[in-house]
Amino acid sequence: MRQNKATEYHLGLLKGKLARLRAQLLEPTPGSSSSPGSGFDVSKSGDARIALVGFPSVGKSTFLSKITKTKSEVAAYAFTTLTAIPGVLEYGGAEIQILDLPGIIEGASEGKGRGRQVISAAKTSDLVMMVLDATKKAEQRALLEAELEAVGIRLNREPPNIYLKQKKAGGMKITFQSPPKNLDEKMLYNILRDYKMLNCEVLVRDENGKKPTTVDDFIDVIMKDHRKYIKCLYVYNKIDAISLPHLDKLAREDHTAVMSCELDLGIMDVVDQAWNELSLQRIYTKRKGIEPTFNEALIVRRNATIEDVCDQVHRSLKEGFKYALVWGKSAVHNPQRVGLSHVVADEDVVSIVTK
Ligand SMILES: Nc1nc2c(ncn2[C@@H]2O[C@H](COP(=O)(O)OP(=O)(O)OP(=O)(O)O)[C@@H](O)[C@H]2O)c(=O)[nH]1
Ligand SMILES: [K+]
Ligand SMILES: [Mg+2]
Repeated sequence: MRQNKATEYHLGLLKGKLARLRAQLLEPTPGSSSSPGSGFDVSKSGDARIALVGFPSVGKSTFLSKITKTKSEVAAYAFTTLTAIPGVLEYGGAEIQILDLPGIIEGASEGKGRGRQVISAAKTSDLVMMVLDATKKAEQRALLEAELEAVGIRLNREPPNIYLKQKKAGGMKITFQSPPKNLDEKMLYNILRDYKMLNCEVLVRDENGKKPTTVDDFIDVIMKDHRKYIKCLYVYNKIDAISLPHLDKLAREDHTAVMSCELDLGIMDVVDQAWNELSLQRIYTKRKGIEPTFNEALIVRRNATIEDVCDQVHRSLKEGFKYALVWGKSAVHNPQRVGLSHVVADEDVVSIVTK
């Protein structure tokens, strides 16, 4: 902890209060109709939802129109898109809903433009695709991140490694698995008291090798009902208008893809990368003696097993299970005969053999 402990305590408490007030502002009490914080009325469909978030005129609608059959209006002026426009991306038998959204500007989280609605829609997505204009300054990305951060969205991050449980009695019990760098018991005590969480158990888990836990992390844990951990792919569009060294630099950033909708460059790479970030896999099932159909896939999570595949096909398929034949990346030889615990890979072909 830094030298001036009093300042740290004060700041910690202040941040805690601020987080609480902000959440109250953003989420009006139930019953109050048509809150400005609610998203656009588009129901979820398909295997996953990707939200296109970005400043005006970066090319969100152009991208949607390229990768889906939906046409969303494209124009050179800002705020061409005024509401959420859903499209469906067909990806090797998977169906991904793509939500084209109005552009947002600085101050969106405080309600500028349709900022709040856009951010609420982003919160409902499995992946935020942050579309950026490669010709614009680097700050644009941090500005947008700050807007999302302000309403509780955490991009490409895991929930902090802190256990917090409220109790009926017994006071506060705060434990650190290893000596903390940025926190101490008194600071957490003050924040918890401010939240009127007088009886609770806190365990700040080992920090070894990880970024040390901060007071912001702790507040995120207290406010966990208002936090959303979402993956984000940063997509720089309009690379037709920048220099090659600049392109080189952008393309090497983490969770980043580059494209030019205008010249039709890199579009499929962006789609592939988005699919990877979603951590889903497409499994094609095959009946004996019949070729598999590749226009329909079973969608399972990463590290899914044959057992998960069976459950997706039919509840009771497992009961009669004898073995499965697997062709593809997870198979040592094609086909490989496997049991229920075999871990499948994206685009595997699976044939279930029952008794
Ligand atoms: N140079 C260049 N221009 C592009 C590219 N993609 C889109 N544009 C242009 O950028 C402008 C804005 O495109 P839109 O798709 O309307 O952008 P948007 O992000 O949906 O804009 P809003 O809905 O207003 O937020 C249009 O004039 C497009 O033709 C690209 O790859 N390169
Ligand atoms: K536009
Ligand atoms: Mg648009």
